Amino acid sequence: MSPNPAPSLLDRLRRGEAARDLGFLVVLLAAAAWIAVPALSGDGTTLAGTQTAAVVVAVAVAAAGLNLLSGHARLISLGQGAFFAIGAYVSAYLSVDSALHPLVAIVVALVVTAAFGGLLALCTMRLRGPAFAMVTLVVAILTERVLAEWAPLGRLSGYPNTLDHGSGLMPPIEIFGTSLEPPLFAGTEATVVVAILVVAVVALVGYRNVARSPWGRSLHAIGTSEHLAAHLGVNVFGRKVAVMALASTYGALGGVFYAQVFAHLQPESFTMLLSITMILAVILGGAGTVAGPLVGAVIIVLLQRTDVLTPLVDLQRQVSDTWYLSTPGLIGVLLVLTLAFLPQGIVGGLGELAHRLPGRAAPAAAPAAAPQAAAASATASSPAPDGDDVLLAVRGVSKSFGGIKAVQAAELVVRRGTIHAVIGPNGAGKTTVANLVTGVYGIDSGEITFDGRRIDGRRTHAIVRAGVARTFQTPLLFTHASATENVLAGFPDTGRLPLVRAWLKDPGQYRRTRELQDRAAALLELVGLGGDGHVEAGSLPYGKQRALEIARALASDPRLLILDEPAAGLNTAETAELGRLMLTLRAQGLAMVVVEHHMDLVTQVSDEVTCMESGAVLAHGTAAEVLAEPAVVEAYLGVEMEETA
Ligand SMILES: Nc1ncnc2c1ncn2[C@@H]1O[C@H](COP(=O)(O)OP(=O)(O)OP(=O)(O)O)[C@@H](O)[C@H]1O
Repeated sequence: MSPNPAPSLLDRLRRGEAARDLGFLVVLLAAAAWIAVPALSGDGTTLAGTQTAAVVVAVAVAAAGLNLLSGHARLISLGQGAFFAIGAYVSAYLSVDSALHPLVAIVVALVVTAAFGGLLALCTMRLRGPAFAMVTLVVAILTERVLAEWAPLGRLSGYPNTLDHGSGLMPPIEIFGTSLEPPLFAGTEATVVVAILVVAVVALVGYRNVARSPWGRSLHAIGTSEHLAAHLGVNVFGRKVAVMALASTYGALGGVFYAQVFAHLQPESFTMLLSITMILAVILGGAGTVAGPLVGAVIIVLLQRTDVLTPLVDLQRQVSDTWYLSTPGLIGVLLVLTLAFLPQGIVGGLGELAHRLPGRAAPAAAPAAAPQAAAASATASSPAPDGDDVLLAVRGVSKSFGGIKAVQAAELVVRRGTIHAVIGPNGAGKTTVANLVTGVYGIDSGEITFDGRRIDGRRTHAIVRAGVARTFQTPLLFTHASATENVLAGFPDTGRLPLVRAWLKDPGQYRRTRELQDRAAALLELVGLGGDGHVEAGSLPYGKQRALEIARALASDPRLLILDEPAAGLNTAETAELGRLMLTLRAQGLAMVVVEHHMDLVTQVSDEVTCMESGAVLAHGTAAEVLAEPAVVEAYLGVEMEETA
């Protein structure tokens, strides 16, 4: 397929992506201007407001990073405040007494925090569930203690420090002969706020770029199912480490802003409440949405730093004046209420509402390329080396789970451009063979080669990238995303787009998005979902969900497609449609392994059939040969007949 020509600006605006990007930038710039004007006035009465606005910006940036980690990838961190503190303290400590130029100190602080976050992830990412959250909680508590107890940090407290000859405030950043002054003194233009706003706008645009890119899609995939993410070609472990480092960097950047605004640091500002504030910002705004953490940060910081909650505190004091909840307590109540009544947060809830509004126009479908063209591209394979027609070879493979011999000396050879059915009674080991081929489990003995190369021992994402795609016995979809989004997740970009390119969103990304949308539309058309691109995957009928999984698998340009019971749950018409689709794909050169119980489908489509029983191969040949084997009738069809009798 020849690359699409670069879309014109008008074209991009029409497609909406550039317009939305521009809209986000304009909103950020307007908010930045709204904060910058009073900051530069030098008017003493606006100082408190400027400081609050700057804290909103600092918390919003840190919460944005946390959202990528905890909202998108669902790796719950209770320690973002610690990374905020590390960024603030390292940049301040290195620049105080002019040890380093403040800009260099800031860069070092960001790198150190990213490295710390990445290292922590390296050590903990094999932990699952609450274990990772507990580790981040411990980091937050330890950081809080170190800041409070370590005497040398006292020099950053803003007071002359006799213990460590500290001299109060951090020096302002000098750049191009200009001193970037903090919003601390009446009559001084708070120029550092402008610098913070510029960097924050860039950071938030980058955050949004990542969240909406295939890289962001990979985080959603990890948050949905690591098993699925790996089968989309995502190096799950590497990506978890990378997103942790990225989230830590955003946390540190928020801390750097905070240090520059107040020019001194006191441990009381960096307690566990800070981490909780950031989690609240994400949850209240809407975890996993792009704007959620920004909206949440505005609300939480305003609640904390202004007296809007004072009437509530007073009201509660009328009940008892010997105790009262105070602002943190009321914010905790707010969190509980949010979780109970608005679990998707403000932005998530509004999005849901907009989705349900009657008459909501379906997004304009991308012009579909000819389905055949897309399928041809999806199944394009490199020429067979040395005329060898064997694509996949499973030779003498065994696998046990404890005492269960799931697969015993199994043999399976799949030739290019053919359909190989694997049949057998329940528990015969069919799905385990599929899992061994895609590297979900390691084999105990034997070997598996794909296109002449050993793939046993390789990790799932590497096997997928080599050209193997699959569907699952129970469809694994992003149920809350549209059908188109589901197919988009199947393209190799999800696993391969470098973070830097996602962050920068160079013009090539616009071109690529357009190309992928066209190809996704064509693949949906191919599997019979042409009109369903905008429909939420979870609300599609079961048969269409299965078809959607096939479209997503085809998006990776596989040379071998493994279908695990694709006809399960389908009605007769849908099964017939599936058979036609498989024959179309085979005609275009795609090889398939189909694990199936549905004998009509097996007979209709398969070139070769392997029957398994108790983990071993019972028979192999054409469908007619295998189904005529007495042992097969006895082991498999006999059981079926008894069951259906
Ligand atoms: N992760 C696992 N841990 C322990 N046992 C397993 C695991 N995966 C599969 N098994 C066991 O291996 C055997 C083969 O299971 P497998 O799912 O491969 O069978 P199957 O032929 O696909 O069956 P079905 O048609 O019901 O899907 C079963 O006894 C199963 O319980």
